[in-house]
Amino acid sequence: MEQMASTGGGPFRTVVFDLDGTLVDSLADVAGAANDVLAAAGLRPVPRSKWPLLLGEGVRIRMRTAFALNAVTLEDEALDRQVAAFRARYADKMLERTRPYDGVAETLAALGDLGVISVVCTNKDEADARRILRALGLMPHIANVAGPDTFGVQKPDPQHILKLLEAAGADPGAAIMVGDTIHDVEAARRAGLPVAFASWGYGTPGDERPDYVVPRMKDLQRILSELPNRREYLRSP
Ligand SMILES: O=C(O)COP(=O)(O)O
Ligand SMILES: [Mg+2]
Repeated sequence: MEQMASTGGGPFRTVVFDLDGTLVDSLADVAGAANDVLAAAGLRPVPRSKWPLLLGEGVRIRMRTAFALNAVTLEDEALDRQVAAFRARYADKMLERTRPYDGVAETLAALGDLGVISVVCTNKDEADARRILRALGLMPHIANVAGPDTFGVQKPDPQHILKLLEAAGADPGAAIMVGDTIHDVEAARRAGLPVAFASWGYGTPGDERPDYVVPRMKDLQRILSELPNRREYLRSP
């Protein structure tokens, strides 16, 4: 066991990564597609300062928010239509400007070399997440991906993380979450996982306290090796 601390992966055997705002900088394409849908409805675009409101809670909340910022409340069927319009537009746009953050491929490769499994738990549709990970060359490092449509649950529901870990054959007791919004922190807390906050992303940890704040992706591996074993952590005050 002592040897694990010197592997560089720390006590963790699995890292559950959020996608948007954690592994990939995707906000410009997401907001661009949402703004195209607003334009088609004759509405104003979401200003750049409010773009972060569009990401982290999945496509339905994104489109409800985009229209609410124009003082338009979407009812169920209208929301369904605008969600479909977003999906169609985003299918064309999702790889225009979306890129991995600095150090992502290297960090995932280094974790893989240490025998640490990386999985992706995102509120983006699973097929879109897989397409982006493949196109950006990250998929070889990722053991599994779950969107809200994979198990019918989404963050902050802890089952999104727990079902993904189960599908990956991973022990939740040796896993850590890395994400950039309060939804990641809350989901991890409720799933009983420690959580490292990706401070380069779009969100804030809110009132939920992450166990660790990671300044840059390339610091993650060092931080994982320094974090205490999860079970010890939970016992400590
Ligand atoms: O809101 C989304 O579509 C996805 O966001 P996430 O990858 O940060 O979970
Ligand atoms: Mg995110």
